[in-house]
Amino acid sequence: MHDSTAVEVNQLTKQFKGATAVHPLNFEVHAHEIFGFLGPNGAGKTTTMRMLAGLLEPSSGDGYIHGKSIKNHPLEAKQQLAYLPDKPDIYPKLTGWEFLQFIASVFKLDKNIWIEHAKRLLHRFDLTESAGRLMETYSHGMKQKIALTGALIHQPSVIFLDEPTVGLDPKSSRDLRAILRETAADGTAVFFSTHMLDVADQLCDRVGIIHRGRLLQTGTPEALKQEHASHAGGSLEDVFLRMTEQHETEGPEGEVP
Ligand SMILES: Nc1ncnc2c1ncn2[C@@H]1O[C@H](COP(=O)(O)OP(=O)(O)OP(=O)(O)O)[C@@H](O)[C@H]1O
Repeated sequence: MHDSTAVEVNQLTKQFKGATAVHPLNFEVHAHEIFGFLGPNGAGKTTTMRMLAGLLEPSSGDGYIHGKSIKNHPLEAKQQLAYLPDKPDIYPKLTGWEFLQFIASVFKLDKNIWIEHAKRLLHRFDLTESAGRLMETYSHGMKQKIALTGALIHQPSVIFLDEPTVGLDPKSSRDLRAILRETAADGTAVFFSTHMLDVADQLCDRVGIIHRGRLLQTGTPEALKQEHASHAGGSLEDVFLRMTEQHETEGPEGEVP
């Protein structure tokens, strides 16, 4: 028996002006699980996550957040999730702390709980001293970290993160990975996309490899490595390259004019 299903993806598709960016997708992510969405540029990772976060309307199919349809019950679905885009939009004229206060008021958080939680996260991310500064003065990595802090203080049951480690220095990246581990241990389903296969290998309970909008395979990093051991080398990167290159030779989706 596995943990409860946090995200269910059912025949989810997306077309942009007749071109299919995401072909019918089906998979699940469970509570307590870190799921890595791996794929080359343009594979459909962001499009899929934006649909599941309720930010982009699917062309067909549906996604469920703890059983709530993103199409039919978008408010209930969104209340349970957080989405961290690759370039988070933050408010330049707010300080980091004002931003967190704003999130706390939107989600009506109990100040006896969120303030302590926020302070702990700020400390973990070395943001305590800069929390009083306007966010327009923050570096890219600091913006990523304050946006993640904002996402975590309302304790979502599902968190989607688009390329969360890009732009982080090694310490921040390590802290982020530790925090994602703890977040999953507390019961949250963590769903993130990455190109960084070593990060995925270390961190993910399961990965899904997506290429040209099709999910090629899902499984634990260990199982994928074992399954492909006779063809690929020993790393997840070898498996990823082999799978996406193999699919590449099956021909392009459209003709180059
Ligand atoms: N608004 C849009 N209009 C038209 N095509 C789009 C739009 N958004 C995405 N696409 C196309 O959909 C496909 C998937 O894009 P997506 O951004 O989901 O890929 P990705 O896997 O997140 O890539 P990357 O790793 O480069 O961020 C690409 O071919 C992209 O050009």
